[in-house]
Amino acid sequence: MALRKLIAGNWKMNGTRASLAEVAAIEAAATAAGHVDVALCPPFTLIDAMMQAADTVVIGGQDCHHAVKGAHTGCVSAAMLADLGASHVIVGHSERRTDNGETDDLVRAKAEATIAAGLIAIVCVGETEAERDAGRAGVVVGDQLDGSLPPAATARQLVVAYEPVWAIGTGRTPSCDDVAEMHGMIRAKLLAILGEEGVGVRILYGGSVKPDNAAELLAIADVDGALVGGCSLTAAQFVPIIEAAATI
Ligand SMILES: O=C(CO)COP(=O)(O)O
Repeated sequence: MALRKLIAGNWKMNGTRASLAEVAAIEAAATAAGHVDVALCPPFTLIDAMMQAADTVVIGGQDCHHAVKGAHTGCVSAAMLADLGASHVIVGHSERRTDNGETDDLVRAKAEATIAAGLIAIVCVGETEAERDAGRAGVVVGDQLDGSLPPAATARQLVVAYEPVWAIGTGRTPSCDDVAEMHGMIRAKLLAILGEEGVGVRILYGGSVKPDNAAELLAIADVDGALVGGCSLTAAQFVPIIEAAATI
């Protein structure tokens, strides 16, 4: 089933108020694209201002705490992001799994907190280079999905992002055959975990998505969009990726 594509930008720890100048052109491209959903996930510091600058483009956070509120210095809850008007939260990005030791159990708790706040959880999974070289990519990603996905989620509440760790920020991507095989496995896993709801969950590919490879990647079966890091920081690079999605 062809699902509506979602092109999401993850700004990571990049951007100051001056960067909001990029939003107008991204907004225009998102409006022109029509049947493509576009999201931007800036640092927490920019969410409120970006909400004011965007309309068609929806805004997300890059993480949340699993509690609604409380004594957790430095943390932000999904309810707080909802209060700003955000619609998505990225959870379980490999940089957080590595930098902050986030486990599948914690990622699932964050995804559940996101959904409880009325937002859409973008749950990230992906293997390391050593795991792929050892022929374990499918097992690793399957285990991450088993551990990280909230089993009661509906298709509207959940997005999965497959981001091979070795492809993030490196300029390297898996072959189209490898992406197709992994996304097919993820779809089967979604059906096993969520039942019929798994049919409608969008599966994004992330890792060195660029203007010159976006069309090829987005045309692969079960690639329902992209999670874009570096190339989402400027309209010059993000807009062609939105346009590529619109041609499919
Ligand atoms: O980690 C990513 C998005 O979440 C991908 O980053 P790059 O597009 O910079 O490789």
